Amino acid sequence: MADLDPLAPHAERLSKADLSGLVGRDEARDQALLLSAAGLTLDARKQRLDAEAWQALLDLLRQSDFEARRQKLFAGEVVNETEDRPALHTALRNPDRLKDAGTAERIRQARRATANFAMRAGEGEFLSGHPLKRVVNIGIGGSDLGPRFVYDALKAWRRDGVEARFVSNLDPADLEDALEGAEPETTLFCVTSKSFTTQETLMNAQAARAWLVSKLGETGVSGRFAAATAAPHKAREFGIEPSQIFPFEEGVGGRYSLWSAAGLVLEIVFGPEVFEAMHTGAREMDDHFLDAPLERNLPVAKALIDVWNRAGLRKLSRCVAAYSSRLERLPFYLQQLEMESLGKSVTREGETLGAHTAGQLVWGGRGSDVQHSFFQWLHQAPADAPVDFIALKSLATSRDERAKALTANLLAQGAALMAGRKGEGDLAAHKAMPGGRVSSTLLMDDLAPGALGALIALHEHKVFTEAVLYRLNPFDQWGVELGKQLARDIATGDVSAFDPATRDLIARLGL
Ligand SMILES: O=P(O)(O)OC[C@H]1O[C@H](O)[C@H](O)[C@@H](O)[C@@H]1O
Repeated sequence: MADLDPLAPHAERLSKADLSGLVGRDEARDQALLLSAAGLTLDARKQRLDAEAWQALLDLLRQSDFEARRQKLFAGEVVNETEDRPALHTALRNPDRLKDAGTAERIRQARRATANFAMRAGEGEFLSGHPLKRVVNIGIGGSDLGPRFVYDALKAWRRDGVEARFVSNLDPADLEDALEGAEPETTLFCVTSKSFTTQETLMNAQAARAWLVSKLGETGVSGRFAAATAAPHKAREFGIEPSQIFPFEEGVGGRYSLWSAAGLVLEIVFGPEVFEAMHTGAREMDDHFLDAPLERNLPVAKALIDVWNRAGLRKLSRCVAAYSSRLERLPFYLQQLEMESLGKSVTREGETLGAHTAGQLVWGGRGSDVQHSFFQWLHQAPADAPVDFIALKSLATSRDERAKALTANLLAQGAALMAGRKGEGDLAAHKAMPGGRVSSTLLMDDLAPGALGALIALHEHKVFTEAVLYRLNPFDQWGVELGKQLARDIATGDVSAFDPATRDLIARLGL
């Protein structure tokens, strides 16, 4: 796309440059690529960037409508044009910036209501005298990935004796697994669905209800179901008691919803204080994103780097390697956040985007495990991908030798990707490593609610900033609709319009 053309000469120059030679040569360049905010530090010195290219990226952002759109985002004005909606996730962390006082007040009330319910539910109040032992969240997409990621990450912060399980898939084994060892008396189901029309969620919620009825009878259902939704009337139609239905705003996007009632499972399992501490960390990142100068702004820097690698250096994908057992689900969470937001082909005005001017394919896993699987590809395959390493300072400074060794592995990988090993002298060709492969390292102080909140907000704002540069709408997801319609057609036997290969499979599978 024409707007990003100024990157081309820099990409041409730097794609041939020696990456190792870019590091440690220009103090100002190195300092510009090392930024901190809200307990997070981004070290992007191993990126294929020099001071001129960095300046070109900043100039592009300054010349865009970034500042005006960021203002609109925080004020709750329409930024999701195709759905004529605001995007209210930052307002869930701080409603005071909203222009519309009514929405701000509804958000405050909703927060009070979930906190109150979570506190009482955690004490077993709705289970006819039984203690709460398990909360089963039934939801999919944004109603699953965010809460599930946070639950795993903050496991150490659970209330005593309470655990969460997550059901998203229509394979009956998913609910079966979530109910393994569950006592019906001490189990609470949270049905999380913004639309309350999602097939997977409604079918699983019916199956969960049937399980409860089979164990405790109809009366046992009362109190053991709660809902988080932007369509409360549909939750009522489903049979959930109005006092246990927690609404959130239509303007909260599914993949941005964990801060709303959609995070109910977290608020119950961890307690409202932990949920609030996550909000506080995210709010710190929000304030930084709003107030820090662009050249010292962490989400902005991360966005510029990812745009540079995609649009400048044409790296289709990005690998996220989190060196923390409990951050294993980070890549899954980011896949939805980034790929549903930035996987678009047209601008907000409907113009076709260039082939290299939309979001990256995000993939990854947990370090050091991934070193023993796909890192071979990263080191020696002819194509490559930038890597985001995530490191916990608390592991590096731990007294546990294993934790130190884990972090040493992370640093070794970044260094090896950059330096490589030349196939000269006695070194056999298959042992040579090309090097010149870029990575960033994101340092988190520790795996605590505040730092995790900041990590999520960082990525939300990074995606927003990229979307501004690509001029696309990051808040809609029209691409997921056609498949849903076609699945309904198959279910209702309306298959005449399908291609012959699909019709044959439908027949073979007896659908
Ligand atoms: O929360 P729900 O309305 O049930 O939606 C669940 C998910 O399904 C949709 O198809 C979207 O692709 C996701 O963005 C959304 O999070």
